Amino acid sequence: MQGSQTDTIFALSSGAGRAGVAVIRLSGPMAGATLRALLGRDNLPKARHAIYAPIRDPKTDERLDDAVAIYFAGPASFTGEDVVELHTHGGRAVIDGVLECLAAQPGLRIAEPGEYTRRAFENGKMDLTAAEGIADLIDAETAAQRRQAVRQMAGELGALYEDWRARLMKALAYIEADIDFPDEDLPGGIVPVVRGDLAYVHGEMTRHLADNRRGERLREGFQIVILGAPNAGKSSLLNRLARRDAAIVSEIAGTTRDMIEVHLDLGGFPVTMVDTAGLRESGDVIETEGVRRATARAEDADLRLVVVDRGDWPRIDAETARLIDRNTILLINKVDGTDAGNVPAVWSGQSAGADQLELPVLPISAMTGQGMESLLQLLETRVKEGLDFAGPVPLTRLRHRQALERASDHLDRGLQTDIAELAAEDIRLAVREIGKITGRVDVEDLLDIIFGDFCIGK
Ligand SMILES: Nc1nc2c(ncn2[C@@H]2O[C@H](COP(=O)(O)OP(=O)(O)OP(=O)(O)O)[C@@H](O)[C@H]2O)c(=O)[nH]1
Ligand SMILES: [K+]
Ligand SMILES: [Mg+2]
Repeated sequence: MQGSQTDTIFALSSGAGRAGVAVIRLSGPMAGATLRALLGRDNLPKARHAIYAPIRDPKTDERLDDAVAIYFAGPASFTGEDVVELHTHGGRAVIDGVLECLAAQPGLRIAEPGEYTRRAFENGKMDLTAAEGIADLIDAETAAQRRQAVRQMAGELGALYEDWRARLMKALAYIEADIDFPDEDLPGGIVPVVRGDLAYVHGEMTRHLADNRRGERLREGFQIVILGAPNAGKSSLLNRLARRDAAIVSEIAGTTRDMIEVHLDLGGFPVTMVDTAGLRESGDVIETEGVRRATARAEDADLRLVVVDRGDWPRIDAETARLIDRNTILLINKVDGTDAGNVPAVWSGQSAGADQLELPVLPISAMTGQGMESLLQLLETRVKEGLDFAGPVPLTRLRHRQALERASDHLDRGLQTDIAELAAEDIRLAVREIGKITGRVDVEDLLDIIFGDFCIGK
């Protein structure tokens, strides 16, 4: 549980470790008094104006640092409370000294993870989707993730959901008025009249949900799994794409057993590239488990890179063939230096599910780097197709998706009834579900989960 709102909290808000500058933030009723004590003065600096001054431990009068201090008077602050930011020198001992000094001040305690943002939400500074956008922005590793997070933090997603909620509330108000004061002029009742509004929101919601999980996948990263027979050169390929020796390469078949993941930035998009155990029947229990994991991971992948040794091509062994689907690229490896002109650009064949497939085929050499440029280009195109979007801000979280699916079901039912009381109840339930996303209704139980994912100081 979070502490009472009257606590004044403090924490290091910048990253841990040695740095030029560190930011220590305080929020709560004692923030101003604490700043006065640290500065050794009776009055506060003008709100939102930076001052540069010695910071002293009020007890010992020891000068801990010379720092920039900014006072934000609530409610015009990030949390809505009185906030103080201390920009100190970023040395470990400076940070520790100031934090220890703060811990000894009356009414102060160290912040819990996400507590600043939680207070900002509770004080009406932002809705829950914007708070989640802040968490995503802090975690963003690529430009595309950053763009999506900034839009959500700025409130685009919250505004979309609030617009739907407002339309439904209006429809609900009409129906409730009609239930209380039936209108003789509308023999069919009000339900047919508001049906247009319900259908509109339901349609928008359905479109929003049918986004191929782009927004969620952009947060998680596009999953590419490297598959193939033992010794095909999967780990060699991973290392080349990662530009480092992430996986062990050897001439021994069955070298890789566990999955090895590397994170790549392809054209601004996040990619998780997974090397797996060579696919074969094996008497070795560990290798068999590796093959099981590889197969499971392939199921969830957005793209499969199937590596085939040039010596085996065009034969594809049965274990590997089972995992070929329409999201597969075939890589003929070890073409080293040869012109590879006899490798066709397209492979036609059948998937395990008997779908007719036409898959791209690229000759490569994981050893010399041949074909890597074409491969990277093709991967970038596929990742963009999978994650890029123009248009309205996308759904970004399973939590939102599940609530919208429930809301959509309620609206579906509401659209099918002519009985005003039943339609009203369905709309009410849909409104509640949308309200849970933005934080308008009983979300108390959700808050610990959502803000618990933040780090301390945010
Ligand atoms: N000539 C040549 N050898 C390669 C190439 N790529 C990989 N090899 C060699 O093939 C052998 C197997 O390579 P790995 O990368 O370990 O193959 P793997 O598919 O990861 O093998 P497992 O993990 O055992 O399934 C090693 O001896 C590599 O040096 C290539 O492009 N050309
Ligand atoms: K190997
Ligand atoms: Mg390997």
